[in-house]
Amino acid sequence: MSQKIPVTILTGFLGSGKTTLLNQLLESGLMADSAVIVNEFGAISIDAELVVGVDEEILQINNGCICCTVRTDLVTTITNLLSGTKPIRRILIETTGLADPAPIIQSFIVDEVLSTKTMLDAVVTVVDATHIDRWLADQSTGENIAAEQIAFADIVVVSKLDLAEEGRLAKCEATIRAINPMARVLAPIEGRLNVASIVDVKAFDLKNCLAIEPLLLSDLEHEHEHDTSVISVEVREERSLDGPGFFKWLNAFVQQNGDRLLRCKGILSLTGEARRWVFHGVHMTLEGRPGRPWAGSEPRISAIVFIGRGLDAVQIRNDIAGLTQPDASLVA
Ligand SMILES: Nc1nc2c(ncn2[C@@H]2O[C@H](COP(=O)(O)OP(=O)(O)OP(=O)(O)O)[C@@H](O)[C@H]2O)c(=O)[nH]1
Repeated sequence: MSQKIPVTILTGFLGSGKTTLLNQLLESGLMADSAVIVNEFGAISIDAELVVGVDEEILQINNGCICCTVRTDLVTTITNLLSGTKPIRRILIETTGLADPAPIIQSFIVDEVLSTKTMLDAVVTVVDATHIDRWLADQSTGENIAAEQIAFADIVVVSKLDLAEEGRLAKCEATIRAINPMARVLAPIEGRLNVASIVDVKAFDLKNCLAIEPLLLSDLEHEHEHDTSVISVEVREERSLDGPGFFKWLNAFVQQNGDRLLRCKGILSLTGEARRWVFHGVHMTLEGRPGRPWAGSEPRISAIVFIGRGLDAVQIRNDIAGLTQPDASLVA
């Protein structure tokens, strides 16, 4: 029988640093002949755009979580990959920040094709040292997704320690251990992880999963209940934005909505700017930086996503439309 293909599930709450870690993996060269599947909650893809340019195939599953609404898309995507002619040595799946790992793990155990041809290597959960306490304290739904992501982890990577106070790692580790005493806890040094410690590690253990979720294999109807109050507002703008005006608006918006705004991110076309601008926000933290230059033939379209509760999509879109400059896309 041919060898089973190892699969890494990369999960972690919104904005915790999954794509950042994926980029480190891709840059390391360890991922040669791997297939990477990126799942996004919203209809427009931003993560896939921010994955470093590499030879590995990046497949996208958008507009829902692979743990529920687009779960069959995951099985179909992998089945197609496995029946293709291109040899694949490894599969890595980056979930959305709202994904429950349990139904995804279940697919690999119970689906006939996946269980025959692949084996879970590790569930790797990224934990944001600066926001994890706040997320774990969220009781707005019966199921705390950040806790589930830690509970099912074989490996936990603690991110953003550079932004946290001294001693934060020890506190995070205690929090993680209280939820999952078995997981290996890793911390990047100066923002970089020894990525060899998270792939081809054979860390997945079904026994641990069954201890957390005894119905994992038998309850095929196990439907993960998504927090339907969390919505995604996508903005796609073909006219370039006035940079200072947009960032002033964004700062004010984040200050006013930081509690219910879980995540925002975007790739922007700014007037008079030859480079794409990328910004990230998690609650009230915001970070922006120039990205690669717009390619000559590339349409200069801004793509922005806001994820949160009680967001007013019409107001957000109107506000942003008011910050565009009609002829700006001609100015580079
Ligand atoms: N300072 C600091 N910033 C980090 C670290 N890891 C990630 N970030 C930043 O956090 C923001 C979100 O990182 P991503 O890697 O996009 O997070 P993600 O988990 O893929 O986000 P979603 O898929 O949208 O849930 C970006 O601005 C990153 O640069 C870290 O260790 N330190």
